[in-house]
Amino acid sequence: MSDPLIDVDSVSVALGETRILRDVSLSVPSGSFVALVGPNGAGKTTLLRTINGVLTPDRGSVSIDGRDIQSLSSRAIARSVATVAQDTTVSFSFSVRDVVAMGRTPHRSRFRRMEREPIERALERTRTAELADRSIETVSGGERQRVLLARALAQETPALVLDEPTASLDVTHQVRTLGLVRTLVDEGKTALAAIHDLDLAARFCDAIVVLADGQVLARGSPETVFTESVIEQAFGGETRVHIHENPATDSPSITMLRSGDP
Ligand SMILES: Nc1ncnc2c1ncn2[C@@H]1O[C@H](COP(=O)(O)OP(=O)(O)OP(=O)(O)O)[C@@H](O)[C@H]1O
Repeated sequence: MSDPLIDVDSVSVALGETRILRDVSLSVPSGSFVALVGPNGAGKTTLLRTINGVLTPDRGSVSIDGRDIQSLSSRAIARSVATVAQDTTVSFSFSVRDVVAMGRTPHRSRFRRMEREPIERALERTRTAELADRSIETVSGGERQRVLLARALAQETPALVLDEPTASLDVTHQVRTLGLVRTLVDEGKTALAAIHDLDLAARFCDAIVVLADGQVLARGSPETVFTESVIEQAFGGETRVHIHENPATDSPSITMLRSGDP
C-alpha cells in the first residue's frame, strides 16, 4: 500500500471538560478514499477538524504528507487539505463564482493574478456552473453543498476532507457527488469523508474507519468492517443490518433495519 497522505497517530482531543477523542489512530493512503462512519456524537467532526488543524490535539499528532501539521502555517495546511464542513450555512452575499474563487486564497499572492481556470473547472465538475452568477444566499441547501465542494476543488489540494458531503443532497446528487470524489481519487487525490449512509460508503470507498464513543472500533476494507457485529456494536442494540453481496458493484450492500422491521 502507498504511504499515508494523512496520518493520525494516537490522537486525544478534549473540548472543555469533555474528552471527545481517545487514542485515535488512522491513516489514509495516498490515492485512496476512506469513509469515517459512526453514530451521532461519535467524534467524526471533531476528528476531521483536528486533521485540518482547526483543533489541536492534547495528545498525539496529525501529519500530512509526512509533515506534522503543528509545524505548518494555516496557509501551508490549506495548500494540502481542502475541507467541506458539515455546516454549510453562509452569512455573506457573494456570487457562487466568488465563493468558489475563495478556494484560490492559499495560492494567491500580490504578484500573481488570480487563475480563473481552476475556478471554472471546479464549477463544471460539480455541475454548479449554471449557478455561477447567482448569489450564494439564493441557492438551495443541496446546491450550496455542491458549491462548497467546488470551492474545495478550486483549492487544488492533494487531500480532501469532507464532513457529510451528501447530507443535504437528493439520492441522485448523493451518488453523483460520491462518484465525483471517487473519480477525483482515481485521478490522484486522497479523500477522507464522514458518511452516514453505510451502503454508499461501501460502494465508493476503499476503506472504512468506524468511530464510536471517540475511539476507533474497526478499520479495513468494507468487506471486513461491515459485519453485523461491528455495526450493531457501533450503532447500538436497536440497529440490525442485512448485508449481502452486490455483484453489480462488487461491494457489500447494506440495508439498515429498524426495530420492528421483519
Ligand atoms: N465545543 C464543545 N464542547 C463540548 N462538547 C462538544 C463540543 N463540540 C462537540 N462536542 C461533543 O463532542 C461529541 C462529538 O461531536 P462530533 O460533532 O465530533 O460528533 P459526530 O460524530 O460528528 O456527530 P454527528 O454524526 O452528529 O455529526 C458530541 O457529544 C458533542 O456534543
